[in-house]
Amino acid sequence: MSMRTLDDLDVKGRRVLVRADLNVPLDGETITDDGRIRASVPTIKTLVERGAKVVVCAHLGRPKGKADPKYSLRPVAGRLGELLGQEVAFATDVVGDSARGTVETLQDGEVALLENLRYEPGEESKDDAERAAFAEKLAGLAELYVGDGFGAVHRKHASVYDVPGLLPHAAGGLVVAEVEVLKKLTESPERPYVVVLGGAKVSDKLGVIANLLTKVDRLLIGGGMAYTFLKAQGYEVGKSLLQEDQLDQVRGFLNTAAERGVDLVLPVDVLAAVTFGADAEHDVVAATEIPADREGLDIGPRTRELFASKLADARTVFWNGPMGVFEFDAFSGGTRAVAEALITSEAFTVVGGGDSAAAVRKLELPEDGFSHISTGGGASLEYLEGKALPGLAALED
Ligand SMILES: Nc1ncnc2c1ncn2[C@@H]1O[C@H](COP(=O)(O)OP(=O)(O)O)[C@@H](O)[C@H]1O
Ligand SMILES: O=C(OP(=O)(O)O)[C@H](O)COP(=O)(O)O
Repeated sequence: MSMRTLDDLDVKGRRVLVRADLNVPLDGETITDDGRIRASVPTIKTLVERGAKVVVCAHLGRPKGKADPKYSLRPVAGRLGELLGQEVAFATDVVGDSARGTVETLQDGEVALLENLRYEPGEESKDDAERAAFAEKLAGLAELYVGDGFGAVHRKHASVYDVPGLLPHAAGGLVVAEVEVLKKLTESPERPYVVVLGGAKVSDKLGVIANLLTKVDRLLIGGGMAYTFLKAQGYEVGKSLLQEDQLDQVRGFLNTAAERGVDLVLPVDVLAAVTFGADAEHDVVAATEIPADREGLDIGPRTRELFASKLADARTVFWNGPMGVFEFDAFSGGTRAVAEALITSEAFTVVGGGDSAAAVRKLELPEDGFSHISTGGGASLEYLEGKALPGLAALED
């Protein structure tokens, strides 16, 4: 696969649409981790230095095709400006009057950010024609396209998949760097090869497991992902996160793992809380005995030891998804334990995902303790499956 890079585009004096992944965690309007914004800066800076008029577009959260101030990118424009050391003009819509006006007034070397792409129903539409119509409008704002939102390259969305078909395009430096590292995991990874999965995007990420079971030696499942597995084994999980409609699929994974000799490791104990909250009363309970009125918000101490022992002799590790609700200190211990096991391991270790990377920083763990911290969770997982990702395929020559 070959992708053109920034060096192949003559950007001086031209409007360049950059698709970035600026999907950062927010507490109100406060950005609690700016890692993805920082990761987007080098490409934008390069374009600025080369005299482009830079139009950045991105999504935030999942507003589902409607404008919702809770998901506005305005705070991100401010932070991006601070990191770039220059003003970032903010368009209050995506392809409307504000976007067109903002883009028209851009001078060479200036930067604008459009409002959340997912305010527009066309962005994520499954209807090709609806997506294409929105893509036309977005492409109309620029002359060139740079795909640099690695965390979103697994999404067949207008800004990721359709727009590069309409404009001369190239991959940004972040996408090039991410792919280079992940390639190492797909081309004969050293064994034992262990994947650790957690987090809350259960439905999305269950899909990758069938394929991963053909590639890995061990699969450790924690976080919000674990409860659908425990339930599939016949245990009650109380009020824990559960993907009821995928229980049959998960039973299939348990069988396949057993047939193929993949060590599929589930929590043996969890922190079961009375409510979802930072100060929630909670106890350590066996994973097979979660009370009906409780929800599992972290893996327990015996599970932390078990997971660490399964990671100790690994030679390659990929980890996506926090082991618990790490945003609350009381439920961050499982995530810390897995992170520390990776840091002490001699394996080639990759952590992927917006929240997983944010957790590493929130817990003040050394980022250089990992071989690579990827900005994409779902994107990395789907890359590891060996699938052609829409946002990468669209950038190929
Ligand atoms: N047991 C759990 N119950 C509910 N949410 C959980 C649980 N464990 C982890 N999470 C949540 O998962 C979220 C991150 O999930 P996800 O988006 O899948 O990860 P990433 O962004 O790293 O790919 C975090 O906000 C965390 O609080
Ligand atoms: O946060 C993201 O993915 P991740 O949580 O898998 O790292 C990306 O911004 C993609 O967002 P989406 O999963 O809402 O499409």
